[in-house]
Amino acid sequence: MKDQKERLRRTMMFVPGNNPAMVKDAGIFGADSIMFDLEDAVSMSEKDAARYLIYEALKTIDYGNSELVVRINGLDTPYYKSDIKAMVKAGVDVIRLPKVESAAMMEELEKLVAQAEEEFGIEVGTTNLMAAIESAKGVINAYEIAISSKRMIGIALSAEDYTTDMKTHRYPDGQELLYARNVILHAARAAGIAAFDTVFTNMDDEEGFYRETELIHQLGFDGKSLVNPRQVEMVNKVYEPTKKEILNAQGVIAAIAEAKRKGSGVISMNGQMVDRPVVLRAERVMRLATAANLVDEEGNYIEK
Ligand SMILES: CC(=O)SCCNC(=O)CCNC(=O)[C@H](O)C(C)(C)COP(=O)(O)OP(=O)(O)OC[C@H]1O[C@@H](n2cnc3c(N)ncnc32)[C@H](O)[C@@H]1OP(=O)(O)O
Ligand SMILES: O=C([O-])CC(=O)C(=O)O
Ligand SMILES: [Mg+2]
Repeated sequence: MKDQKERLRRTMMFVPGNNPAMVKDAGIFGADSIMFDLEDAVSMSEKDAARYLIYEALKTIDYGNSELVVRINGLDTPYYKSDIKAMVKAGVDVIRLPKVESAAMMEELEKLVAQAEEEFGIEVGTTNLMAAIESAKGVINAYEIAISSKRMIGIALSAEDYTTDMKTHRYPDGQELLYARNVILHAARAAGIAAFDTVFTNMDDEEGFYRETELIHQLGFDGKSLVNPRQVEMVNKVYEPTKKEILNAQGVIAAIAEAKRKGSGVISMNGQMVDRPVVLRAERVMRLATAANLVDEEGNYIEK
């Protein structure tokens, strides 16, 4: 399996699978992951055409460094088996299954993915998986879903369907999502995989988008599902470390290297204890700083 553990996934942008212009240009917005949608953005009458379009796009278009994800149709539809076969054959990085409520659903997906890999001569285990959790039952079973397969790279909250299931809707302060967000985040962290927050669909409410992104960044999410390219830059801005955080992270990494040379796992820096969790946080800050072009190849801070 591709090593996906340390990959940054701040932005996972939905691209409707039936829109050739959007599919063609999806790579130019710098999303960490591009998520082609075969599910709810595509009407029943266009399911086959969308699957074919995305198959061709995956085979022929260069999307640079973006991870390529496809949201297939759910297990309660007549489309998912054909979706799985076509996407595995095309060599997609990740299949995202919507409306997941149990580990058994992911196990069914994994079985079909493995069969398709065998059929098309692809090494078994190559295709990664993720689950979207969109109901109360899915939230209750989040941990069993998160550990359902070695192929799992993450779980995502899908709040449009989830709030419908909960007989509520989205509010500006997000109180209705606090429980689900925390459960999904804990399940992902306990399983050692990524946690993704849900889409924000009001394109005219930039302030609301920033408020929500700051909240999920503070909680500890890896990133967010997005519906529009303009949202990529806004999320990246929220996840960008400050100069102070970068300089501190550099100090931590240098201090621990020095400690290791002296045979110790812990050292003090400016009166602050530096040990493993501090080092892991510093390394993540440096990965985010690199992605934001705030450090050069030697790791030196670049003033913007
Ligand atoms: C609850 C759910 O299941 S959500 C997931 C399913 N939904 C989706 O996939 C929807 C994806 N998003 C979209 O279709 C669109 O962004 C909309 C309908 C929300 C808004 O559309 P617009 O008002 O046209 O967006 P906007 O004016 O910002 O578009 C600017 C440019 O970006 C392109 N663009 C917009 N959204 C996307 C996208 N998601 N992916 C790729 N390109 C896009 C537009 O085609 C346009 O390109 P152009 O300048 O070459 O014409
Ligand atoms: O995954 C998402 O955020 C979009 C979605 O399907 C939902 O909110 O129901
Ligand atoms: Mg949904």
